Amino acid sequence: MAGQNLRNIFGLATRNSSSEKEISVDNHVKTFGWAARDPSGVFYPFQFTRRETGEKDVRFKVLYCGICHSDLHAAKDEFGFGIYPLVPGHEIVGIVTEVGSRVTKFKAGDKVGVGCIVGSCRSCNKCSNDLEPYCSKMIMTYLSIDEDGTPTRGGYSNEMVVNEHFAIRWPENLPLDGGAPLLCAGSTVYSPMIYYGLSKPGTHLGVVGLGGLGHVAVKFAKAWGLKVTVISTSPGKKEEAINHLGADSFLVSTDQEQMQAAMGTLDGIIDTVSAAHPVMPLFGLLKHDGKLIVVGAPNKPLEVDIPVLIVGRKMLGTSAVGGVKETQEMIDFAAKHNITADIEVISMDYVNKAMERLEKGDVRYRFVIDIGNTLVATPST
Ligand SMILES: NC(=O)c1ccc[n+]([C@@H]2O[C@H](COP(=O)([O-])OP(=O)(O)OC[C@H]3O[C@@H](n4cnc5c(N)ncnc54)[C@H](O)[C@@H]3O)[C@@H](O)[C@H]2O)c1
Ligand SMILES: [Zn+2]
Ligand SMILES: [Zn+2]
Repeated sequence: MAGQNLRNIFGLATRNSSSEKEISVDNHVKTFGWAARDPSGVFYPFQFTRRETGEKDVRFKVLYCGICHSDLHAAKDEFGFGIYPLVPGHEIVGIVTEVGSRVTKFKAGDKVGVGCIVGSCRSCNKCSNDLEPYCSKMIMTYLSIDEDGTPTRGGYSNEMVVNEHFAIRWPENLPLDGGAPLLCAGSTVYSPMIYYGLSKPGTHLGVVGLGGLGHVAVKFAKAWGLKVTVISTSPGKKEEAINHLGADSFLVSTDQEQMQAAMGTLDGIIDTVSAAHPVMPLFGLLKHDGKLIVVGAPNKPLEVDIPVLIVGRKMLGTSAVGGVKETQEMIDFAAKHNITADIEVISMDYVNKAMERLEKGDVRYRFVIDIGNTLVATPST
């Protein structure tokens, strides 16, 4: 049901969900990558085309691409979009190879990043306020239909072409591989912490789910000087959360005694869990007026007992990734504070194994595909 709703919101309801036909456009440039062909989510080499470099476009060679859990949800069609063949990837960094005649932000040779969105109307109220992800005409890096009528394809591919507005300038001192995951994971936790006032000194923040998003949430929170409690189902992550990531305390969410003792202690929680899970115990951890911000995207509804929230005037909030301006600010902030994701760099042909491991939570904390060195041109299979 969640999938069908999303499909309608993004205006994809009428699209043929299983079309394997490629829209062939003569002047398009041959590209290669890896695609999932159906909801089994298995990836294969795949050839397709991208548009020529338009006058406001930046073309770049992809060097690294992070694997977000949304890539896995999408490959298995858990969002219900049904666009195949699907080339995911929205944590993309590379080197500019060509710019259009009216491009001002980039030149060939520059480092560049692209996150979750590659287009929006640029004129509505949301776009005018740098909130492109909330524009009703927003075009996602994959799972959308581009302005030229072709499906968008993400960073599991050798090159990208994108309007310069949606490209992020890459700070010289920020590593490309460890920095790539910030383009989605980083932005998705940074944006709500700012918007919901959870980045202010003195805040006691809970972070639920110590995966790709969760571990960078801890890093940003510590850079802002917050007190951070990690809440996880895996007791084995305690040592790393505290000694490596710098969290102040750790709660095992299935341990009733620990949860009881921590009732009413948190100002806010960023919940990054990828599957449906009980949220009422999390509301119990909040102080009066506390905020539970859910950024994970489970494909099943969560159960919320509203009267319990009312008596504590507690808030349930959500958030998408930040807009382009805020994503640039986040990347610059990360570079200044030496914040990168903890990554396991993999080769392109490891993607199926990586997805299996991601599904089981077996990654500390983000897979990043070394596209530049390991993606070789192979015929589609
Ligand atoms: N709001 C947005 O715009 C946005 C952007 C990016 C990702 N997301 C979503 O955020 C979620 C997390 O993404 P990620 O890349 O960090 O994933 P991840 O797999 O790296 O981390 C998810 C964490 O949730 C934990 N988890 C999974 N199932 C659980 C359960 N039933 N109970 C408790 N914990 C559980 C895992 O152990 C892991 O630590 C995904 O659903 C993803 O689609 C949303
Ligand atoms: Zn993502
Ligand atoms: Zn708009």
